[in-house]
Amino acid sequence: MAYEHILYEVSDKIATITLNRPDRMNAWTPTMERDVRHAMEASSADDNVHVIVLTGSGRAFCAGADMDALKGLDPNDIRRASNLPPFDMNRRPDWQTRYGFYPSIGKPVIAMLNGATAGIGLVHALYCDLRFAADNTVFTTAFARRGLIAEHGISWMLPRIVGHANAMDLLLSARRVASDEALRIGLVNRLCPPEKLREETYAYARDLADFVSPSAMAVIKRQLYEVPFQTLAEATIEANREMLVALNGSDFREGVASFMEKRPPRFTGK
Ligand SMILES: C/C=C/C(=O)SCCNC(=O)CCNC(=O)[C@H](O)C(C)(C)COP(=O)(O)OP(=O)(O)OC[C@H]1O[C@@H](n2cnc3c(N)ncnc32)[C@H](O)[C@@H]1OP(=O)(O)O
Repeated sequence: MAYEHILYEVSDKIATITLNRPDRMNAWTPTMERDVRHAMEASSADDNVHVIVLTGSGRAFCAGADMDALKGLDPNDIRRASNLPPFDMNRRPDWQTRYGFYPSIGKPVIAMLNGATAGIGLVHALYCDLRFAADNTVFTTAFARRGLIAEHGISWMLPRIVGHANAMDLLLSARRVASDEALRIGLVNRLCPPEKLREETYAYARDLADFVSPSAMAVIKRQLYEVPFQTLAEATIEANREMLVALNGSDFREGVASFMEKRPPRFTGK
């Protein structure tokens, strides 16, 4: 598919999706929504891709919804978009939503936050599994200052990442949060000087792509997103079930063999 508002490339087992409206701080548009969804689906289905990186071009990650698009927004568009067909029929209905498909991608998705991250841009960053940010990045939920509410699942994701009190603060005030605070409250995993962001993010992504079992990553990711719906007993029973599958898998045999033989693993994701 020809993308209009993103760039998409796959190299060395890493897919990179770049929001690409740098002259508009990558402000979010319906076309960008279509492109990101399609590229996420493509990288999810591509066996050559082990890790996905989502980033922005220019000085921002994403300044939230484009104000021009917001000005002309027809509430019926939202109603229609909310009835999108499910992304993955095998996942819980909780995830069959407009943006909530991220957790059902069986690969780590890393947000490489190269600058301002606001509104729907922050929502997408939160749906990623890890967030690496340039230390000059500013964050804002923005919604309340535009007269909007906690959109697109951010009321579910944000407290799980930064805790209830911090989520309440960030959503009610919609204030700008500097990167040092973002790191302190766990909004981001890692801060880097802007000129080191790419190098550090891709070093981490390459480590996952080359040395970690894809099947283990898929199951661990699923476990972590399912836990909020489970009791401890259910989580443990589920872990036992997954453990039996893993012990019978070739990635487990390869993981042990490569360690014993002091060589890099050759995982097949089975
Ligand atoms: C369905 C709804 C979903 C949503 O996402 S609602 C939330 C929508 N987004 C926002 O409310 C965020 C608004 N923007 C900001 O708060 C700030 O900006 C930032 C924190 C993102 C960045 O701050 P800084 O680096 O200081 O840049 P700057 O001087 O505020 O903006 C630079 C230029 O970018 C334009 N711009 C910023 N955000 C948007 C946007 N979302 N849509 C369209 N244009 C935007 C500005 O107006 C300005 O332009 P000019 O240089 O001509 O004055």
